[in-house]
Formats: sequence, structure tokens, C-alpha cells
Amino acid sequence: MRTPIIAGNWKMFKTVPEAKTFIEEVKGKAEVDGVESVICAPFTNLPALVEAAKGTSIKIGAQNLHFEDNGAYTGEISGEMLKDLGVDYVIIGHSERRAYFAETDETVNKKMHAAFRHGLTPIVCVGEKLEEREAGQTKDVCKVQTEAAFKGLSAEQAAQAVIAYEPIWAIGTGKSSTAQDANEVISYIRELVKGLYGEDVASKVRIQYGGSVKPENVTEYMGQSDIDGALVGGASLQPASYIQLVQGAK
Ligand SMILES: O=C[C@H](O)COP(=O)(O)O
Repeated sequence: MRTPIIAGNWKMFKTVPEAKTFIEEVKGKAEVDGVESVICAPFTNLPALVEAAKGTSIKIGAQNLHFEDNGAYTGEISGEMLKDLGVDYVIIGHSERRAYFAETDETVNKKMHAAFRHGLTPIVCVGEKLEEREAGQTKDVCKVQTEAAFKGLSAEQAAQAVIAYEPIWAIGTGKSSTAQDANEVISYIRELVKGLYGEDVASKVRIQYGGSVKPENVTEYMGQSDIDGALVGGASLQPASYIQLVQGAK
């Protein structure tokens, strides 16, 4: 039985005081037995969030890491530094990083290894662009991205990873994939994991849907056979909405 996981991706939003207030407001409410609740925040908020979330079941994640542990990489943050702060999760390969910050399948794979080296759970993002969907290439794109991301990882590591299927055309647009379409692609991604690691790992790996998930539609996604949660941008920013997302995932 896979534990559902709702992860808020705050992207480049919220100051430290705003982040602290958010945790105060969701404490006890965005905490539901049998649902994992994770806030992935900008680097600047992470120490305050880890502190604010102490004593709660809310986990804190970063939105990126560098693949090396240290070195002359101005402006970068390593997995070792994140672990030192008490961070548990890290988003890797979000489509915005692939599009705007030259993230490639190769760097995504190196970052997956870096995350596991430091005991961080990766939430690795895969998904197709609108033109790829229209050309019938959704599954091909997911195959290339998923297989590249998991290259060289052990079965034990793969089973712990979280995959987020995010069709790029559905991100921040209000145009969500139907729950049935998302489930079909996510089932296919699970089959890919099965092909790489076998049935046991495939049955354990958690796969989220992301793209315009809101309190109004989260239950429909969660009702699908292969969808284990959601990676949520816009609707994770307001405490009331985040609480409803976590409660709706049960
Ligand atoms: O990481 C989250 C996704 O990019 C989805 O963003 P959204 O919920 O604002 O569409």
C-alpha cells in the first residue's frame, strides 16, 4: 500500500515571515493520518520552515540541488547542505528548470544520485510539452525522461523515489489533464519502472500528478488506480487551499 503524498511547490514565492505564518496556519489541519504532506520552498525559507514544522508531520523539501557535494559552483546549493538543514525532500528536473535553467536528462540523473547520497528523497518531474502531446509523443517523452533519471540507481533507491508526472501544458494554465488521461500515463510510467526494476519496486514507487491541481479536483485524481498524490504549485500557496488538498487526498 503506497502512502499518498501531497507536495506543495511554492516556486519563487514567499518571504521568511510569510513561510512561518503559513506553517502556523496549516499546523494540525494539513496533517492527516495516512497522507504525507510536504512543502517545497525557496532555499531562503528552508531553515525557518524546518524549525516551524518541528513537532508536526509536515516535511520540508527544496526545489533543486547541485549534483556535486561542494566546489566552485557560485550560487549553487548541495545535497549535503540541504540535509544539514533538516530538509527531507528535493524536487529534481521540474519542467521550469529544464526550460529556463538548462536542466538536462543527464543533470537530472546526477542530481538523483546526489539526493540519495545525502539521504534526501527526490521528487523527479517528467512530462511532455503541448506540441509533443499533440504529436502523440507523450509516452515516448516520459520513457526517455524516466529511464534517464533512474540510470544507475539501485532497486532500493528507486523504490523510495517519488515521480511527478506533470504535462507541461497543464502547469499554471488552469487546463488540467483529465484524471483518466493522467492515470493512463502514470500507469505507463509505473510499467517503465517495472521494466527497469521489477514488480516489487514498481508497486512501491509513488507517482504524483501535477498540473493545475486544486481542492476541487484533487479527490478525482486521488481516486485513480495509479495516482499516489499531487505536486501542486499555485493552489499550495494559500493555507486554506493547501489544507483542503491534504485533506482531500485521504
Ligand atoms: O510543481 C508544480 C507544478 O508545476 C504545477 O503547478 P500548478 O499547480 O500551479 O499548475
